[in-house]
Amino acid sequence: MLKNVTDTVFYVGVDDKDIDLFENQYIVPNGIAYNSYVIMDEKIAIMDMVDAKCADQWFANVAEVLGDRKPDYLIISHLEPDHSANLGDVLAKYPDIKIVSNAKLFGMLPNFFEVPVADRSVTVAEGQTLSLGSHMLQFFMAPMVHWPEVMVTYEQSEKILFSADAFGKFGTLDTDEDWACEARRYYFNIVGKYGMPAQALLKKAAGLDIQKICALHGPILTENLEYYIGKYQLWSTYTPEDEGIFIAYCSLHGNTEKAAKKLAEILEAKGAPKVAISDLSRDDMAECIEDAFRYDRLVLAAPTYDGGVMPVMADFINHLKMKAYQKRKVAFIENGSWAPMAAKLMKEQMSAMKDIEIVDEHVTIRSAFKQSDVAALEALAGKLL
Ligand SMILES: Cc1cc2nc3c(=O)[nH]c(=O)nc-3n(C[C@H](O)[C@H](O)[C@H](O)COP(=O)(O)O)c2cc1C
Repeated sequence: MLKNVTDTVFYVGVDDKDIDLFENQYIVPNGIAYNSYVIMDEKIAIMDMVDAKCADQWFANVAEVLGDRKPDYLIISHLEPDHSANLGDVLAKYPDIKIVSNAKLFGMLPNFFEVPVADRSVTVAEGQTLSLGSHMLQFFMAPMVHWPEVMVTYEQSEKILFSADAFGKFGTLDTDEDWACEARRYYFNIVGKYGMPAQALLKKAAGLDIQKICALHGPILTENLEYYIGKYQLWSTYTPEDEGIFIAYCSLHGNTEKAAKKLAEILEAKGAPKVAISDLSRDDMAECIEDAFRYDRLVLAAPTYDGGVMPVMADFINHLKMKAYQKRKVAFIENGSWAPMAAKLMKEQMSAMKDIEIVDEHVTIRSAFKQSDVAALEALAGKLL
């Protein structure tokens, strides 16, 4: 899909519709776009590349934009293979092209590629500029958003921020879907751990007059940029986006599930602002992570399993820990047939996270879910509201 970002900046990325799992772990029902751009000027700059499987289409897109000209610079903002896998082929095809990036990236590069690049490298540092003619590129480091070598590029004349993976989203460019939903799932699962580095990048961006954001995944953002930046402000500070309760449950034989669903019913009847509920065994784990961060309250409901917590819940909690889950209120429902332990263990794990308010009184279901359990759920709902 070739299109203009402006009269002189061209999109040469590729939509990947065949992919089932991004990073071999995230389901992407609407695929993913690997974005890349060409800036045409007295000097020509290619902004990043695409995944190896889309190389042929990308080379064709680049060739179509270049016509009979040759590119001068390849700007690499991030070494991850979905953007940089074709480096060796680019260097072979364009023998005069120079790679432009930062020292950290050049330090990591030999671990990915055995091609010699020393005499073809231009190392740039924070704030440094590179003139293409009428376009002026300015480079800003964005370490740990979400790799250490990441940098973004601001094109001064057309006020475009090439934002690397920041502001990215799952889904191909021709997918008609809500930005926030798939951008939030992308952010919390991929960048989520690195809120402070994302904040540092937002501070740098605040000093720039940005009219377009060109990320490495997802649509080119051209309007209402304060909406997208506002979402990143919330997400990167771990501030809950919406008032509501997310109930994440798992269940071996269906009783914990019944309790979780009954709690949802009670909360709704009591006027909870929003109740979302997911089965950790069946629903998309990445979406469960997203919902845990989206709402300000979380309920974990799980059976005791071999003296521990049912593994899919242990996995979910581990994901939350890895992504620096914080600043939420958390309540618990456990089940057990002879020695219920799940609530104690879940509480221990969640209490170790930052600024977590634990609802001390948990609900214990002993085997079957019974009418006599409803009162305890009512009381738990009262604590959550
Ligand atoms: C493999 C396995 C291990 C279990 N380990 C424990 C345990 O250590 N302690 C306990 O009290 N119950 C244990 N249970 C029983 C379940 O926690 C109990 O049956 C519970 O009611 C299941 O809830 P559910 O209907 O939501 O699946 C275990 C069950 C299974 C299948």
